[in-house]
Amino acid sequence: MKYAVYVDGQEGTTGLRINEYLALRTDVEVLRIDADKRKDAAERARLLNAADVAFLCLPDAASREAAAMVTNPRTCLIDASTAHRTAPGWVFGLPELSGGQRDAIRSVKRIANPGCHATAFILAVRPLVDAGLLPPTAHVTATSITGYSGGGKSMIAEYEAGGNAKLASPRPYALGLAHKHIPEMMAHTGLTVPPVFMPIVGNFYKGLGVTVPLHLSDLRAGTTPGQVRDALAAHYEGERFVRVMPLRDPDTMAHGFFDVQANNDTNHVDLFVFGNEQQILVMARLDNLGKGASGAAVQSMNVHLGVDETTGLV
Ligand SMILES: NC(=O)C1=CN([C@@H]2O[C@H](COP(=O)(O)OP(=O)(O)OC[C@H]3O[C@@H](n4cnc5c(N)ncnc54)[C@H](OP(=O)(O)O)[C@@H]3O)[C@@H](O)[C@H]2O)C=CC1
Ligand SMILES: CC(=O)N[C@@H](CCC(=O)OP(=O)(O)O)C(=O)O
Repeated sequence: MKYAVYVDGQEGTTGLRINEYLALRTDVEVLRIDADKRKDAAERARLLNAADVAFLCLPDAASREAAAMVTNPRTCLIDASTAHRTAPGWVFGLPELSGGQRDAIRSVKRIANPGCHATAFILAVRPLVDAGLLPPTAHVTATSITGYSGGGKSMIAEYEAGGNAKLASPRPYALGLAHKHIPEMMAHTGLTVPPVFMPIVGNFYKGLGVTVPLHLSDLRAGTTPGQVRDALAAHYEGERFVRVMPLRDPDTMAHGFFDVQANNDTNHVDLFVFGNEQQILVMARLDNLGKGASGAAVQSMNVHLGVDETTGLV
């Protein structure tokens, strides 16, 4: 028996990448919508309700509409948009979040796929809160450097059209200090104060690195960089897709520069701690279309269906 899978938004950046993953599999049958019916509500509703798993790779408003179309209790929705990441009844699709997360993903039919920046931030910060090293009331800041595919089809077209010198250099954005990932960053780390978050988009297709700088004086008294690194390692022990690098990773230090593209075309996240006696940088890198979106969505599908979590993923 094959699982019927439908990708609503199959021509978008996230949807296309999910379809690439699904094309490698023999255990799923992909239900495809005719090109001229991609936005036909009745046809979308038919396919959504025929699917065992439906990925929503749509703008937020269209995702909400799609969720409302589903009446089949067997259809599991995995929503890549921001629409449901802190919504009641939806489970956050980050299996590595905490001990009970896989069971929650398995037992629910509504899964919200995390945002790309948020995935890196949450994986870096949550274990420090859980271990009691970082108080939930801490005033945290974070920056993220991301490739332009994170902005979807329109941003990709803007960068790839060429001829705009302003796109050559990195561009900080979300300067209104209200990036759409902040609610999920708080909800899934336990931080009670909104982090100051500034993403920066660069002139490269994909790859993302979040940096959380911390003064050791903001952590539990006496905390060392090594203890922070060990808390991450303990939290992710046995995880297939999260790797905690050695303290002050010698390879990165030898180069002197951090490579945000090193996990491209994988579903992996690397976590790093750099530091001295006063300060640390906690860093996370991933492929924004891998563990930051499409890979994560496929991983959640695997967990939900009870198949090997790594099926179809590298
Ligand atoms: N790109 C990334 O790295 C990430 C994206 N996401 C999220 O995933 C979702 C999809 O993003 P992304 O793939 O980048 O976006 P894109 O803009 O690349 O693709 C969105 C797709 O949805 C289609 N669409 C829009 N409205 C409807 C509708 N009413 N019915 C059916 N299809 C519709 C669009 O059609 P058309 O082709 O005609 O425009 C387009 O193909 C967004 O919510 C985004 O925030 C999440 C994590 C990372
Ligand atoms: C470069 C760029 O614009 N990136 C997007 C994030 C993409 C992502 O994770 O997305 P969603 O929350 O939309 O699912 C942004 O910062 O808004």
